[in-house]
Parts: sequence; C-alpha cells; structure tokens
Amino acid sequence: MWFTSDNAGPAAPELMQAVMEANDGHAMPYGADPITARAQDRVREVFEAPNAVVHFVATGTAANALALGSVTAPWTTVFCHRNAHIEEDECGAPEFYTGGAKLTLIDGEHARMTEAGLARALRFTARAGVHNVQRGALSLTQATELGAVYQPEDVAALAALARGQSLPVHMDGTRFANACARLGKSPAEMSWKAGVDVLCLGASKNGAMAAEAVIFFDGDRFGDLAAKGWEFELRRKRGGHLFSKLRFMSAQMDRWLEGGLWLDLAGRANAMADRLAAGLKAGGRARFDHPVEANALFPALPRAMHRRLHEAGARYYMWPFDQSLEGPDDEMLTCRLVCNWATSEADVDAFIAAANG
Ligand SMILES: Cc1ncc(COP(=O)(O)O)c(C=O)c1O
Ligand SMILES: C[C@@H](O)[C@H](N)C(=O)O
Repeated sequence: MWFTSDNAGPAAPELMQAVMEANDGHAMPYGADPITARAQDRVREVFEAPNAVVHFVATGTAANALALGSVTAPWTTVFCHRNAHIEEDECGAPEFYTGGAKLTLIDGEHARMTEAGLARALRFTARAGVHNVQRGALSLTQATELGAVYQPEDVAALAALARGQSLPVHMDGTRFANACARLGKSPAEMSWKAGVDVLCLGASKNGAMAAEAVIFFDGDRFGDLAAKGWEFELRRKRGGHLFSKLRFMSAQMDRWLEGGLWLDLAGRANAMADRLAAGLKAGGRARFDHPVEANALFPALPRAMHRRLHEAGARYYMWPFDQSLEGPDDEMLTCRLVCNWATSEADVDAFIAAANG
C-alpha cells in the first residue's frame, strides 16, 4: 500500500523498453542524437506548437529553476502560490538559478492562486523603484500541490494579469498530464492557448525513470525564441544538467507522448485516486478539505484510523509531516495520499479496508 508519492512509483514498462531500444550502439552525445530530435518533434506535435523550443532535463526542480532563470532577472520577484513547490520544496534552487530573484507568495484555496490575490500583489509591487524588487514572472502549478487543477480559463485570467505587466508565465507541469487527463482538454488549450509561455512538463511522476521537458512556446513573449532556447541550453550546461547520454532520457519522453500513453498512465492514477476517495467517504469518517481533481487526495482521518493504517503497513505522509500518532483517538489528522500509474485496485481496496476497519 504505497501512497507516499508518485515519485515512489515504478517506471512504466513501455518506457523501460524504449530505453533498452535506445541502447543501440553509438550515438552523438549531449542531445545531438536522432532520438532527442524525434522527441523534441513529438512534443511540438502533441502541443500543436511547431516552433516551440524543447529541451530535456532529469528533475522537476531543474526544469523549474532553469526555466525561471531563463525568463526573469536576479533583481525581480516571481509571483507564485504560498504552497508552490518552487517555494516549499526546491531548497532555494529557483532563487539560486535566477541569480537571487525573490518569490512573492499569493494565497488561494487548494494551492490555486486567485486573480484577486495576484492583482493585489501586482499592485503592491507597482511602487517598485530602485529600492524594490521588480516584477519578474508568474508561476503556476498544474495540477496543484494540493491535488486541484486549474481550468484553462482560470489560467488564462491569471496569465492576462501577468501579460498586462509584460510578465512571462511559467507553469510547473510536474503533474500536467494528470490535469490534462482529468479535464480532457488539449495540451495546447491547457498551456500556450491559455497564455503559458514556458511549460515544465513532467514525465518522472507519471511513468518515466527521469524525464522532464522544458517547452518555450512561440508567443510574443521572448522575441528571438532561438536565442532564448540557446540561453536555456547554456544555463542547463552551466548548471550541470546537460546529460551526455541524453538519448536515454529523450527515448522515455518520446515513448511517453507516443499514442497518448502519457494520458493513459495519468488517467490510471487519477482513477485510483477517485476510487480511494470514494471508499474513504463511504466509511463516513473522512473529511475532505481539498478536492480530488488529479492523482492526490488530502483526507483528514481520525488518529485511531491512522494508527490502524500504519499497523497494516500503509505507506503515506501525514500532511504536515510532523503530526503525531500519539494523542486522542478521534482527533482528525490530515494526510496526503498519492496514486500513480501502477497503483492497483487491490492497493486501494486494502487501504480502504484497513481504514474503515
Ligand atoms: C509540484 C511539483 N513540482 C516540482 C517537483 C520537483 O520534482 P523533482 O522532485 O523531480 O525535482 C515536484 C516533486 O514531486 C512536485 O511535486
Ligand atoms: C518533495 C515532495 O513534495 C515531492 N515533490 C512530492 O510531491 O512527493
């Protein structure tokens, strides 16, 4: 019963097979191989973005931090949600790779930034003179860190506020696939058509061993897109994130996007989250303070239930982590349960049985 994180899940056999097939003799290193070119074209095709600049890195943190470093200056601030991964879980990488940009934290339920919150923050930074950080970029996470998704129109409204201040829009798409699978909208509708300028598309949480794409879309934001892409390549190399045998990462991304596999895998994870939520709700003792819109759920459960689950061998995080299993049985404690493409109905049903007793 593994529900700690989709990072704990196995790689999908299709992607492992793609790596095996890529292991065919010699090929030019550092991304100059044909598999990488094919994977970059596949991303452009799936996103209906023939001119997009596409590069691959191994982690979501590298993707976010290098992308933000490419679109904002050290003396600026990036507007993000208070619970954004770039704020809470990247050990200062965005600040490091931007050369010191700050993060301006904005509230909103379910880690979804509100228009009012962003508008207020933009107004507040309007006073910026030489003594103040300048507005740098907007960063949104899709799906969010609390298991919710943004509708394309929500993204468009926030992006419009950013665009009104000539700010680029970054999207942390570590679980973009889960959001796309949930909403049934096209990748283009969920990204550049909604005003996203640079998308970090995550495959690692959704079947890859390690593969993340940084996609700069050909809007009016970056002027010379080729130059922006070259700047990213230099930042990636300088940051130590250019894989010499990039073909093995590219092969994963190419296979993941081929024939809609990425959406099938994400759909499986989402379906298991739905099954788990329904089973806990049926037990009558779970409280849900956040919606289940992707592959994660955040139920509040009685402490006694948590004890029972831990004794049954269930693996998951209390959320926040530091909540103790010692104390009154009926105190409600929130946890995070994350399903991945390999989560089985048996895993889910065993968790529900242990929870409901
Ligand atoms: C929303 C979000 N963004 C970015 C990341 C960073 O990915 P990585 O841990 O591969 O650096 C994670 C990690 O799971 C995440 O949950
Ligand atoms: C660091 C931890 O939050 C990781 N990003 C996860 O979602 O599991």
